Amino acid sequence: MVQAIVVLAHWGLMSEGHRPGPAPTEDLRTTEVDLGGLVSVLATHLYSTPLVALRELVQNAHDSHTRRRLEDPDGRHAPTIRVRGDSARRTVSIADTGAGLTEPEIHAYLATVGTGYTRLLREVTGNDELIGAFGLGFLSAFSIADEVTVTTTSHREPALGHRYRSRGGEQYSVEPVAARRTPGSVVELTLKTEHAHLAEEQALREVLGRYCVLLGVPVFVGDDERPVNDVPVPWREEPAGDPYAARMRFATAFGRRFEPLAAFPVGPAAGGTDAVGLLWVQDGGTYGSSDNRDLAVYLRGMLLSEDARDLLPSWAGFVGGVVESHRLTPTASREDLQRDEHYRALQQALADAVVDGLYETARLRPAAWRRILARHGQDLLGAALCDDRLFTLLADDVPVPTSQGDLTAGALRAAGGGAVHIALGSGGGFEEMLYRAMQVPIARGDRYAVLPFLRRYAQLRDCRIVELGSEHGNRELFRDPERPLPAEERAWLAAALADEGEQLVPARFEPPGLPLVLVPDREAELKARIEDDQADARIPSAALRLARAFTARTGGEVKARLYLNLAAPAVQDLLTAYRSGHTGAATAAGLLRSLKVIMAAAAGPSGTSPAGDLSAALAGIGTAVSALTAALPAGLPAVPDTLPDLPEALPGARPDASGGGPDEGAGA
Ligand SMILES: Nc1ncnc2c1ncn2[C@@H]1O[C@H](COP(=O)(O)OP(=O)(O)OP(=O)(O)O)[C@@H](O)[C@H]1O
Repeated sequence: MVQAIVVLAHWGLMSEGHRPGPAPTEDLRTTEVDLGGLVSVLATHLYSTPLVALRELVQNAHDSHTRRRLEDPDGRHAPTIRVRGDSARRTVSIADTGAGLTEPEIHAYLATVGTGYTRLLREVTGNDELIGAFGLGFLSAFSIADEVTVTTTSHREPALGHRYRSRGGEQYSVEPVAARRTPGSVVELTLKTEHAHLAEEQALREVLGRYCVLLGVPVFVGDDERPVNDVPVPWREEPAGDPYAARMRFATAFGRRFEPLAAFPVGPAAGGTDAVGLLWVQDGGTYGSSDNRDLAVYLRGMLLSEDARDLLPSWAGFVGGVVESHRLTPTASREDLQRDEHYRALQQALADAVVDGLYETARLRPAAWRRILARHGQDLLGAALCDDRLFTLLADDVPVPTSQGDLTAGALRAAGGGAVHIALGSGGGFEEMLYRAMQVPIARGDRYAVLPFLRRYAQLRDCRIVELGSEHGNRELFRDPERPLPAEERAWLAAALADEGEQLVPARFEPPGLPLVLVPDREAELKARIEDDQADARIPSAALRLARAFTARTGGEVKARLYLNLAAPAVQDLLTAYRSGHTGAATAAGLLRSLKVIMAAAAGPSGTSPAGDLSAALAGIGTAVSALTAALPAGLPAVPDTLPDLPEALPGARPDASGGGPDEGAGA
């Protein structure tokens, strides 16, 4: 401390705030500190990974260069940091050509927990390249090393050398040694056995390549001639050539898990923050709402947080990036950030930067935009709901999963005759069968964000929406018949077509080729499941009570509705045959009933809804065909006039309806 004050006073920079205050008059006692315990906690529990120790030591080397430049602005000083590993000796050394330390400085700063020269220097000079602040970082060396030595020569005493040595950090010694050839320090760690791998230079290259990528001083590993931090930083310097290519190069070099699909800038000075950097959309299929946000934050050039994903909007699971800021405040471990107003301003700035970047990509880079839409369609649907500008950008572009593959909402609407159709069920089921028959694509409303996205789209574009599976949606689809059927005809149809638990509903719907559809009652399905004795074991009792209170309102007798399409020629012909007392009417109705059972079976399992007996239905087709073809005596010519009242659609009702003579069909 004395030395710092001397030096700072010498510059005339000493501020009032640093003069010692008046002596206290009360009987104050000094808090005892268990230094051993404190050192152990700080050294081994403050940081989440032992790699942080390397970062702290490189950062000290960096600060010593800044200090030297500040103290000796005219001196010729070539700043370098060289990190070497020696696996045989199990050592790592970090050498700098910075300011070095005098012996009093070793005692006052290096060996004093909680005090560093760096913070004083920053406070006095206002220099914001200095990184150190807490006077703690050096201690982290003891989390990976059994012994630490620092051999140093101060640039202010270039003829003297000193060696600090400590095992564990609690006690240390300082001895005079020969002065280094040039001022600066070498910190050497004898690694603990469990951290021996850090002596491998390749491991050092990888770790330091990330930690130091933005550091202003070149950092070399081993005898390398190329520093690990020589990737051009696109937001700091005017790149040679295409600036977009420079962004993509940086993103490719930095992104660990995924290739970048497009890269866009943060800042400068966006939304009240000083943060600058680069964001990119990562390749790699994300599924549903998976979160691959990956943001590294640098403070004064040094990696502070590898995974600051909370700074990115929660909907941006596909975004990676790097930002740097001087205003963010690190926690003492310098691995996380204080959640202050600068943090919140940066959050907002990053959300804006992602949206701006997506706009820029859509406008300027159509190929990249198509890849982004294809890769991240699901995530983008959800993202669009969280941000109005994003919704406007994506409303017509983002693909929606449908029964006919991915389609934009616009294409879905056009194919649906102006309406957007959405199935609320979880795929399969009558909805899919119906839409296949209608040849209309249906959006998969059970997938992430699809339903709210399409509802919002329908509002924005003022179009009709049909939510199939909801009562309202079903009513839109199955309209009332133009004229109600007489009760007696209805009863006959119900008896001929419906199985137990099915309610016959005469209706009109698309397509006319589809005579009937069996629609399970989802509430009745739920009731059956909940009232099942087994439910007691599966569902928590409070939830079960609530659910049962709800399903008590449902009678449960009607398990499915059988919508009969009065607009279908087949149904019209059946009714005509019935009205005229044609003997084939019952057989034709039996055929339709078999068709219903087969279609319901093909539409997939539908819980408890009755769909009749499939084998009986299949057998019923055979019986009906035999009955209809046997109705004509063999050898009679096919003369339609002889059967004036027969409906055309009854298969086999007319001898020529199947394209062959009755003798061929009956085989008799
Ligand atoms: N390589 C070095 N060259 C010169 N001085 C050093 C070096 N390493 C450490 N020091 C001195 O030791 C002091 C304490 O270092 P330490 O890493 O514990 O804390 P800091 O860097 O000041 O703050 P922080 O805890 O935020 O890293 C520094 O402030 C600096 O004065």
